[in-house]
This record gives sequence, C-alpha cells and structure tokens, in this order.
Amino acid sequence: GAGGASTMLPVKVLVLGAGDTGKTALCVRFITKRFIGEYDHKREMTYRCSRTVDHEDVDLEILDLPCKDGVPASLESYICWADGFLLLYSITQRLTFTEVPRLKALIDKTKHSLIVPTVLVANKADLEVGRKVTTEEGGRLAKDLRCSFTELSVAEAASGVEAAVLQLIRLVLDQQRPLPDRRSYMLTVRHALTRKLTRSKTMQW
Ligand SMILES: Nc1nc2c(ncn2[C@@H]2O[C@H](COP(=O)(O)OP(=O)(O)OP(=O)(O)O)[C@@H](O)[C@H]2O)c(=O)[nH]1
Repeated sequence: GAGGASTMLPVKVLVLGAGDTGKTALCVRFITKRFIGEYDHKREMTYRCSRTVDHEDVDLEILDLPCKDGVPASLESYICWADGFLLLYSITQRLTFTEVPRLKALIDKTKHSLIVPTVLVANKADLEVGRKVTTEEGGRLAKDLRCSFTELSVAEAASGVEAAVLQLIRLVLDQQRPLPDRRSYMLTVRHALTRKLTRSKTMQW
C-alpha cells in the first residue's frame, strides 16, 4: 500500500526451445521492446525486470540458455530453479515442434508435478510462407501437455511477447496463492488426472 513496505514477489522464468526458436530474441524483445536479429552468445543470460500484475509487484528473473549444441547437460538444475516456463518452437521448423513434448516431460518429471506453469509459444508467425506447423496443431499440443498457448512473432511486435510473459506470471501467481483461491487450479488438476487415468486405462486394456 501507499507508504508501506512493498513486497516484491520473485518469479523465475526459464526459456526453453530446441534449436533456433528465437529464445534470445524473445528475451531481448521483452526487456528492450526492440527486435535484434542476430546474437552470438555462448553463455547463459539472465534478464531482470519488474512488472505489476493484478496488483502484485513481481520481481522477474528470466533465464535464457544457449541451446545451439543441443540441450545443456545440467538442464534439470535449471528446471528446479524456475517457477515457470516459456516453451518455444518455430512454426517454420517442424523439428522444434516435435521436440516440445520431450522438454515438457523432463520439466514435469523434474518438478514432480502434473501442473507446472508453462506457456507454449509458437514463434515466427511472420513467416507464413514457410509455415510447417499449423496453429491448430500448436493448440492441440498445448492442451495435451497442459500448457497455455500463444502464437506470435518476436520480429513483428513487442505486444505478443509482453502478453505471453504476463500470461505465464499469472499462472505462477495462481499456483502460489493459498488454497481457497485456487479453484481453477484444482479443476485443472482434476482434468489432468482424469485424462491421465483415461489414457492409462486405454493403454492397459
Ligand atoms: N522471421 C523471424 N525470425 C525470427 C523471429 N524470432 C527470432 N528470429 C530469428 O531466428 C534466429 C534465432 O533466434 P535466436 O533468438 O538467436 O534463437 P535462440 O532460440 O536464442 O537460439 P540459440 O542461441 O540456439 O539458443 C535469429 O536469426 C533470429 O533473428 C521471428 O519472430 N521472426
């Protein structure tokens, strides 16, 4: 409140994607509002900033790992560190899309949870002529993996990136809220469990 000591809620975000999905471009777009085409970073990068989301002051830390030579070996420790995940693929590279379930499985396994705040981000929507993954496929996969979904172009606009990150912050905050406020969360858990049970039944019989 006014004059009172404000509490900043820390939210840690890990940006993941297999290949040239635009992870660094997305982080830079979020922080600077600008699109910078090429980088050559070999090290991990941490971006810090703050936002006010639903009257909560959030202290945001975004980690971008270099994935040029495949996924880093110590990925699990980064996953443990993070509260929420931006999972990127490029609509122009089918392989970046088919790698998503593997990344999400590793996240779920490492977090020991069915519900991990995650936004699946389909990037490079400006390259419509080179499209290899439809929007419907993206939406379906997100539903399957219990993620939120958005399609955007980091190159084209800052607004989609801002919206995707805010969406993720909301998912994280919703999960951190005390139980009585978590009706939607409980419903998600129930749906996920039902789906899982249905699936294992189908597999057994
Ligand atoms: N057309 C288009 N190109 C994009 C977009 N976003 C990123 N790119 C390009 O895609 C390439 C990869 O972007 P990066 O941000 O370096 O990708 P990255 O995921 O960080 O890749 P790693 O460094 O391997 O982790 C670069 O050439 C970017 O300019 C987009 O929305 N549209």
